[in-house]
Amino acid sequence: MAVVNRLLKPRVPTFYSLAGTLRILSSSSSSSSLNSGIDIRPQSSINRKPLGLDPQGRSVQWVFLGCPGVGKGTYASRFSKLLGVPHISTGDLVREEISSHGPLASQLADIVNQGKLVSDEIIINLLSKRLEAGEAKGESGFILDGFPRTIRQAEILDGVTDIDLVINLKLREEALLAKCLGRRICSECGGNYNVACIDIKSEDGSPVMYMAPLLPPPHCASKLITRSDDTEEVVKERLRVYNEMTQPVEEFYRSRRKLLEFDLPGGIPESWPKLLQSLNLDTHEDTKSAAA
Ligand SMILES: Nc1ncnc2c1ncn2[C@@H]1O[C@H](COP(=O)(O)OP(=O)(O)O)[C@@H](O)[C@H]1O
Repeated sequence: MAVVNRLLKPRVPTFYSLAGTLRILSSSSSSSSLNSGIDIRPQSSINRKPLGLDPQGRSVQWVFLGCPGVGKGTYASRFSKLLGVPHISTGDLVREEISSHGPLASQLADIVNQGKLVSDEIIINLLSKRLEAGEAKGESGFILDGFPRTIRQAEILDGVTDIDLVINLKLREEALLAKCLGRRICSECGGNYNVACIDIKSEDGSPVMYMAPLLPPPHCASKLITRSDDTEEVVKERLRVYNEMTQPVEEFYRSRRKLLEFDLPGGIPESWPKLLQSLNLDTHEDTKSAAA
């Protein structure tokens, strides 16, 4: 219980919005409100307000949900740069723990390589340590990627803070497996790439979805590695575990009117502007430099 308690810091005041652009309404009356009940209406002063902070100067606390391979890390990292809050991926925390060869390393490697979830206690312990280290450096706010992944994790998070927004990224199932299998990481700089070319056609041959590969620059090309859990068998198990353990978390946030469902229309060039648009962030001047 002690490890869980580390995350149980005093509850911060109720949710706050992104620079006044987001309002989470309990009713669903506006023409621009999404089915999720999240009302994201244009604000006349959107271009002048600093992103990532609400009018009281508090930093945003967002969560990214979505199946393995959907691109949570890519979009979470872009929003992290845009909003000036840290991108915290619990998958990265687990991988760092494994490569540190600490006492939990071999146990964690076994779990990850089977496509199973690490226990709630271990993951909360890793996340607490990361949040504490960030706090010590003066970080505030966060974009969580890969957490919460179980109802229990969602309840614990809900008990300690109010999440502003949960973005649920969705992609056609046939693209998810291909994207996981195509994922490559540069062993030197840590850059993320994808060699898969997703080109889904309808029965009459017309294009349904196209996602170009994200190829590495020449200096990374010879140093690419693949995640040990990105094999076909393990990805299929991760997708099964997602449906069983994490899909209920979508409902947890939907019922609290915090869930924004976003169907990715294609690769980053098509999806990023549309995602910004659905958050009414597309007119903000900072978004022009965030697509790096
Ligand atoms: N919140 C979490 N709860 C339990 N296990 C987690 C959590 N986050 C990450 N993990 C472990 O780390 C692995 C890799 O996570 P991640 O990089 O987020 O993968 P994915 O591409 O499947 O979303 C997961 O399969 C799981 O074993």
